[in-house]
Amino acid sequence: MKVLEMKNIRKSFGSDDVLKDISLSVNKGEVVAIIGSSGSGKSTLIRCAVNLEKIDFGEIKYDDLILAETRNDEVIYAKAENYKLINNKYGMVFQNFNLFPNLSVYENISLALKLVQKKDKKEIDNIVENLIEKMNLQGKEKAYPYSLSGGQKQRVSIARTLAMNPEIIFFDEPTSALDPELTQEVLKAIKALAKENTTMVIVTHEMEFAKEIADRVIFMDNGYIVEEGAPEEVLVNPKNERTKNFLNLK
Ligand SMILES: Nc1ncnc2c1ncn2[C@@H]1O[C@H](COP(=O)(O)OP(=O)(O)OP(=O)(O)O)[C@@H](O)[C@H]1O
Repeated sequence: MKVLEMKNIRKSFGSDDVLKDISLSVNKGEVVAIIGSSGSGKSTLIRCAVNLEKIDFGEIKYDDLILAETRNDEVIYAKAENYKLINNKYGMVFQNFNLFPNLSVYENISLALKLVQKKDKKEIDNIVENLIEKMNLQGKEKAYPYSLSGGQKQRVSIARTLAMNPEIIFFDEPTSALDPELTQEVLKAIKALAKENTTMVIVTHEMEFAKEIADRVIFMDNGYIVEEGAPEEVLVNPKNERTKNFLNLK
């Protein structure tokens, strides 16, 4: 079953054509890694998927719900009442954590459960407690983001995303703001999610991680998907010259 389907996506910033006819679909339980050089459009692609950027052409669908489609060259976005349903389908984890600095770890994780999902305190406590354990953050409930390491901040950010129980989670270079040892603890947390068959799309520069975790690897270059396939195909025996160059496999 397809959770996400993006078809013929085009996106420009002024005269800069950043996405040039990209199609991507993700099945339930699948882990897709997106790799490619700086500026190839990876972040823009997932920012379009989660409606942080508007597309110029194409279609974006979650299950049967249409977020955006193109009719007569005009992109039409879902109406507000449908948008709420679609918005619940996905979560996003950012490079720079995007935590609320004035809220504790507990409050960061629980805020949307309280305000958006309007769950009662007991249920929220239960969910947060489970996520704290899952992300190995025991004892940090009352801590504020400034007092946490980068790796802990990113694990809080992942917990906050998991709290909403999305069907698919997008990660935009989740470890690129972290030192190597903190990178490993975050990658370990993401690997644990993959073991539980969490559907994920991960933009990453960590090739070993991509090899280990991904069911499918997508190589993007200059606004196109140039090569796509199993990790051992794309990352070990790529067919495309541009993929080989990127991976230094000449
Ligand atoms: N909001 C914006 N306004 C103008 N140009 C933008 C905007 N966002 C991205 N771009 C441009 O789009 C291109 C693709 O950027 P994007 O961040 O998607 O690449 P990327 O593959 O994720 O790169 P990196 O690995 O460096 O994060 C770049 O040339 C960038 O300057």
